[in-house]
Parts: sequence; C-alpha cells; structure tokens
Amino acid sequence: MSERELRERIAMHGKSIYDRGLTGGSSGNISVRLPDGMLVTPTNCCLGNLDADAITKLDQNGNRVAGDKPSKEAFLHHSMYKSRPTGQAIVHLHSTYSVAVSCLEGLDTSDVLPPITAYYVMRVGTLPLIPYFAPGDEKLAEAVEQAAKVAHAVLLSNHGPVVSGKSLDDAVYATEELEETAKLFLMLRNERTRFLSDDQVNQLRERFAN
Ligand SMILES: O=C(O)[C@@H](O)C(=O)COP(=O)(O)O
Ligand SMILES: [Zn+2]
Repeated sequence: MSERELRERIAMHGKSIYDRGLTGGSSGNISVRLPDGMLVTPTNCCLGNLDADAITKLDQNGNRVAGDKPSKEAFLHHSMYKSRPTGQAIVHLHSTYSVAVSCLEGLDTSDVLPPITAYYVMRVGTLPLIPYFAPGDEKLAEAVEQAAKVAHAVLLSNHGPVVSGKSLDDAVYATEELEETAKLFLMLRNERTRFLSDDQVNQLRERFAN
C-alpha cells in the first residue's frame, strides 16, 4: 500500500472506531509502520474526524517530517514496534469494557483474560497487564516494550488496550475482539463458566499463530 493509501485507511478505521463508540473524544491513537519511520495520528485529535494529510509522519529517530504534532504515545508505539518486528500497525483505544477490566483487582497480570472463545485465542491470544503509568510517561513505553516481546496485545492498567498487528486491518480487528471478550468476561464473572481447555487453546495456537 502506498503512504497515501495508508493515510486514508487510518482515517477510515478511525472514523469506524469512533462512530461505533469504541473510543471517545480525542482518546486513542493509531500508527502504521513505514520503511523509513511511521505514520501516527496527531495528539488531541478525534479519531472520528481525521484529516489524512494531517496524520503525522515520523522518521526512524522519531523526528516529525510531515503532518501535525504527533500523539504523546508515539514513542510507546515506537517501543512496541521494536519488540514486534512483524508488527505493521498499532491501535490504542479507550474502549469501555477493556478499560473496565484494566481497573479490576486480582487479575492474572501475565494474561488478563481467560480463553472464552476460539476467535479471541486466534486474534489476541495472550494479554499481559502493564502497571499503571501516566499517559505519555516514558516508563510506560519501556514496560510495553518488555511485555510486547511475548505478546502482540497488552492492557495498560486503568487506561486501555494497545494492540499490534501484521496489518492495520489485523490490529483493528484484534482490538475489537479484545473489547468483545472483555465484555463477555464481565458478563460471565459471576457465572459458572466453561472456558476452552489447555489442549483446545494449544491446538488453536499451533494453527493460527500470530
Ligand atoms: O490516554 C491518553 O492520554 C493517550 O494515551 C490517548 O489515548 C490520547 O493521546 P493523544 O494521542 O496524544 O491524543
Ligand atoms: Zn490513552
């Protein structure tokens, strides 16, 4: 895809995400890796109203070469790309159910959500919980870089998900699946639930490795 097409695709996904209430106001950010840097949404912009030409282009050192002032999480995206060599895009949202889960006590911090459905295992798999740091804190980027060595999706405590994918479409779809699974998790919290077995999960992981 050309840079122009990628810019338009970021704007298209941003609008779709915003219109469905998956992130509100000016929350969330999206990036796509380029051979010579990355495209990232500008800071304080509404994902529902992105101007493709204003999307920021950063070089490999994080210097702005085009577009508006970048997201304050641009260096977090940069850190995640370092740990995910096959990652081509990253999506960060304040999707309500995922954020709700990120605020719960007593989570398994190595893998927050249980294997409720096959599609969750296929699209997301493992979801480490990152300790709380303020948005834009460099320590947040360092923590994500470490966790992203073993998982392509992470959940920021009291904040929201950050998901990388082999394409922008993949990153968006995985973030949406994470949100649906967070919703199911909360719905099922007080129910006796049959999760997928270890064997079922391992079979899915072998067939659909991320
Ligand atoms: O939660 C935050 O402040 C950021 O993580 C965020 O979602 C939006 O920040 P910008 O991309 O700088 O607008
Ligand atoms: Zn955020």
